[in-house]
Amino acid sequence: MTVIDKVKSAFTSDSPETTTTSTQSNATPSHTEEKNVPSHPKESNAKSVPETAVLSDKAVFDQNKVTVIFVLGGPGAGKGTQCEKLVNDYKFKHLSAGDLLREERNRPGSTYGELITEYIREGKIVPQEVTIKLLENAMSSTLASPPNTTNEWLNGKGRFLIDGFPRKMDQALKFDESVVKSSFVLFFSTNENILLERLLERGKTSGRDDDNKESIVKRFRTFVETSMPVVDYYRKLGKVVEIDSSPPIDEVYEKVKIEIDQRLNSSSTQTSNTTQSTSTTNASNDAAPILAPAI
Ligand SMILES: Nc1ncnc2c1ncn2[C@@H]1O[C@H](COP(=O)(O)OP(=O)(O)OP(=O)(O)O)[C@@H](O)[C@H]1O
Ligand SMILES: O=c1ccn([C@@H]2O[C@H](COP(=O)(O)O)[C@@H](O)[C@H]2O)c(=O)[nH]1
Repeated sequence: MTVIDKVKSAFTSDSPETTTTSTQSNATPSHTEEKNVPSHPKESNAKSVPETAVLSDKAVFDQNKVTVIFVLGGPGAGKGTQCEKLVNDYKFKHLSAGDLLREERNRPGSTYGELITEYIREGKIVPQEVTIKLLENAMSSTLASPPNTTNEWLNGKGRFLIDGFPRKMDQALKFDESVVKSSFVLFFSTNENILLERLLERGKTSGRDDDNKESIVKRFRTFVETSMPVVDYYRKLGKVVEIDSSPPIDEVYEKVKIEIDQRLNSSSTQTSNTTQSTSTTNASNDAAPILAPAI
């Protein structure tokens, strides 16, 4: 069976071939309508991204150098909005899982285009192999060409905001195992009325085919049933920083900055404009802990 056949069968078969990885724990295994990713996409198109959906058994990045903060919250909670602000002030690289999936979907020749389109329209979670590989690839290329020359990006170091991921328990466990362990989770909470209003407003100009009422309702359901268990999992580990994102954008951001400053080594005012030469003298930062013991 060719890979194309496998992708097609992923949409049509009653009992699609199941991809197995070393970590397949899943808090919501009841989604029988979800389809599986073909196990060896590299067979047909070695140049596609993800080049292969086979994930590593051990962490690809060094946790002492690469900081990952997951940014979670319901659809429209303001994750992307707050991440953009943090990028400016703290020199993060912002990676939105949804954006990476949409890019991959639009890439000519993508093995996964059709599959991603279907999952996004239905508000379902794309199989983890695809999303994690996209994130890993994006992190690798960012580290290879750092976005700036500040201290945070010297000598193989980097700091990432991973927005809208993990959305499902299998993703959370597999990312920690095969990419890098996350530092903590910024969780933006608000109520569904606010979310709906924001998304419908955004839908007037976003061009997103899931910013319509039918898809929004499905996305809410997926969030409650599949993504909240991830938040609860990290909460039990003491890794969740919850922020009410109902107030105006700048008010939310003030709270975000307080929380981030408490957890990172340096505040927003200290991070900018550190050039390569000055930060080389600050080499001890390499070994500095990322998190304050507060969480
Ligand atoms: N605190 C806020 N108050 C009012 N509007 C907001 C606030 N935060 C974000 N918005 C607006 O709500 C919409 C959704 O915000 P944003 O795109 O940041 O959400 P998101 O959580 O990234 O959504 P998704 O998960 O669907 O990508 C945007 O139009 C944004 O301008
Ligand atoms: O880890 C992920 C993240 C996202 N998706 C799919 O993409 C859409 C849109 O995500 P946004 O964060 O709102 O941009 C989401 O509804 C899922 O269908 C995913 O599958 N896995």
